[in-house]
Amino acid sequence: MSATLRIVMAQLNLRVGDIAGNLERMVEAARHARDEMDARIILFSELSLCGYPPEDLLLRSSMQARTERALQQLASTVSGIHMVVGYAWQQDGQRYNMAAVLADGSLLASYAKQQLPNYQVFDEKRYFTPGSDACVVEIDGLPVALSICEDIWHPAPMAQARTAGARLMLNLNASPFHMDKQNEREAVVRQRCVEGGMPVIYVNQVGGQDELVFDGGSLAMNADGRLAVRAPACAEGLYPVDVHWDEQQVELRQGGVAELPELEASVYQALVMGVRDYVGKNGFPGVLLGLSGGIDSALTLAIAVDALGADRVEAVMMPYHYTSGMSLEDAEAQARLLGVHYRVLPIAPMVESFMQTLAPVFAGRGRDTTEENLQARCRGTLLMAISNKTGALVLTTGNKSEVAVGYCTLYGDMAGGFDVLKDVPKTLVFRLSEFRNTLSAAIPQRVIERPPSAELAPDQKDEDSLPAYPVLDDILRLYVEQDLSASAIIAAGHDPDMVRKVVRLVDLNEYKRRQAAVGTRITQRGFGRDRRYPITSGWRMDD
Ligand SMILES: Nc1ncnc2c1ncn2[C@@H]1O[C@H](COP(=O)(O)OP(=O)(O)OC[C@H]2O[C@@H]([n+]3cccc(C(=O)O)c3)[C@H](O)[C@@H]2O)[C@@H](O)[C@H]1O
Ligand SMILES: Nc1ncnc2c1ncn2[C@@H]1O[C@H](COP(=O)(O)OP(=O)(O)OP(=O)(O)O)[C@@H](O)[C@H]1O
Ligand SMILES: NC(=O)CC[C@H](N)C(=O)O
Repeated sequence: MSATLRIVMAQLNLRVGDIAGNLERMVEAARHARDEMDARIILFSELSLCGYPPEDLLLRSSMQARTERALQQLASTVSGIHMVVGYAWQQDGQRYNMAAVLADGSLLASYAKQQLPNYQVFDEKRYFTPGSDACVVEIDGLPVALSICEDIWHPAPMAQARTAGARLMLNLNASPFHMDKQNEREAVVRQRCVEGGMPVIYVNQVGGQDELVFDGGSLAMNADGRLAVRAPACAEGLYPVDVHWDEQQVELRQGGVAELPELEASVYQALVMGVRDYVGKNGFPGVLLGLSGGIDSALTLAIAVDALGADRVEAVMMPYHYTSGMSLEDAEAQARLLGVHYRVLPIAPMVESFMQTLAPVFAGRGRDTTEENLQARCRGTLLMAISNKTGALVLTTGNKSEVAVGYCTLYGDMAGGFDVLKDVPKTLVFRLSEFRNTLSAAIPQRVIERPPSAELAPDQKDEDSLPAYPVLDDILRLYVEQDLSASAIIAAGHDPDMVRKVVRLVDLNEYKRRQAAVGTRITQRGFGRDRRYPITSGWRMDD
């Protein structure tokens, strides 16, 4: 005897905290899967009802009542299809990260996540108690196990499901993006499929949530590790998987396998989605940024336009005495090329007025970075004033290399609400700019080729005060992302004085990062939830 059944992977962009809105999206998706796609099961992502990560919203006393209402409503509104849904649940004073199968008005089975991630950006042990039991439920005669995200990264839940008689595993995920994450996911799922001798259907959410982006990439993999279906990255959709089984085996039929994007393309689309969702989900009409003629603001502008459309983006060039003619030309050329709103607001009168007022206070003291920071602060003040008046969000442009060493001015170029390149090292800023120009002309070539300069002093170049970016980025990668000590980085071949200088700057500038805007995380270690150092500290980082 053999049978088939269709499962739909719901790769949706849900909104954290918006249980009613998410419920509406899920009802609509379930009806569509049932009526238009002939599906018997629709699989949603982890904590799909409240969105992921809900953080301390989980501690609000009304979370349980709202969840109960939504689950009842979902079960009673849609019949004729099995809905596998994620939610948070409180019982006997404990809170669990759950998945349940709802069908025809009732809850057929439920499962509590067993492996709670508590590393990198995850802190699920703050909120949840781990479950202990497998959940295997028969759907149309096929015994199906449930598991939730981190469960698939460990062997035990699969082994347990197999012992409990499961022949297929459904896995609900909220797995955030970092570079090359999809390959990691597929390697792990492949290992579990082979160990368990059963196929796995893995559904991930999609969309930006503060510093995190979830890139989707939902997949269906056969027991032998062959990929049957892969949903595209960074796109919402309902993706069907056909399951065929008999007494001997369960097989997922070959379906659409989306191509894996190249590294630059994957990062670029994650950054675009990060901006689009931060702006959209927080209700901003548009964004504005200072456009200097340099590469950071140029790439930020291109990403903003790709995320929101030129009409919702404003670029402001704010020249001072050190702004070169080339910068003015390039900023205007790019603004015209992309069709954004563009304005030139000279800051000289403001800077001079500040300096006049401060002249008696500064009497007898020479010029230093104070005067440079004042220029950056005049620009920040103008941008924030426009934001206050129009409601547009100010995008900041600091890249990971600058944010690491504090090469940015508090309340100056750091003033703003979302830092698009916060986790993008400068060397990758160059690669992403080149990549973007392969899609269509977006960044003038001269902006990419000229040596980076803050233009805060005559003939200033970034590399006068910092090591060359490839060197700086390598030291930062070893120190920040790999947690190596200064001595280990020196042993790896870097100049000792340079390493000590960079490490010292990273440590010293913790206070700046603590006041910095949020920005999309694309590496395994961003300057956000997953790197928490004290500001006030006597620790020496030599070894
Ligand atoms: N531990 C601590 N906790 C809290 N606050 C602390 C602090 N230590 C200093 N501070 C405060 O921070 C101030 C220093 O910070 P801040 O005012 O930002 O100024 P600062 O870091 O001294 O100077 C900014 C640097 O960034 C460079 N820059 C600026 C703008 C753009 C770019 C670029 O190319 O993108 C580069 C600029 O050339 C300069 O080297 C101190 O005067 C003090 O008020
Ligand atoms: N003349 C300017 N007009 C408008 N904005 C400016 C100007 N100069 C600096 N900014 C803003 O301040 C940010 C920091 O600029 P700065 O030139 O000091 O350093 P940068 O990190 O090399 O950035 P970029 O590569 O964009 O020039 C810029 O990205 C831009 O948003
Ligand atoms: N929500 C989770 O359990 C995610 C953890 C998992 N290892 C991931 O990043 O894919």
